[in-house]
Amino acid sequence: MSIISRLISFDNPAFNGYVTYGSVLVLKMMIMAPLTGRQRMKHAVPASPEDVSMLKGREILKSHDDVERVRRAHLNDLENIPIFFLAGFAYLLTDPDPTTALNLFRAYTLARCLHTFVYAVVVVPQPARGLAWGTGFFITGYMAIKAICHFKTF
Ligand SMILES: N[C@@H](CCC(=O)N[C@@H](CS)C(=O)NCC(=O)O)C(=O)O
Repeated sequence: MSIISRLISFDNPAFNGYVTYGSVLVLKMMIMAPLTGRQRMKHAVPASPEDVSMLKGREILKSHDDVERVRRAHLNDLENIPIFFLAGFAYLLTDPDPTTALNLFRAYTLARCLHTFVYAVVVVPQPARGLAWGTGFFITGYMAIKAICHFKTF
């Protein structure tokens, strides 16, 4: 069996963790769309003019902080989670210790869920959001550096 087939295999707990926590992160990001829609309906903030007809009889607002918050949290997911997928996959190919890899995927997923929670669900004062974001940032950076040090092909 080649090293690649051993690493990209359901017998490898690190690969299983990558797929499991990656799927949790996909669902977490998907939730941002209905969360935005909920805030738009609540505060009568249509995304586009054709949506005004769904808010009949209500005072239409151009924007509201609750809508913008969820949008910023969603954008922050988009700035961070796709690069986690890239760095996480490259890291998996370095044949990491499975327990370390699993714990990094767990910590990353928890950190991104907390980031959304303290940013867009319950507004928690800083440094809550910064810490949640920083945890994810350092994990992604660590995995990318591990991959660079392992493959070193420039
Ligand atoms: N695009 C981000 C880059 C820096 C960043 O991601 N900071 C974290 C920790 S303070 C954050 O949650 N930023 C809020 C945001 O992206 O809306 C920003 O403008 O703030």
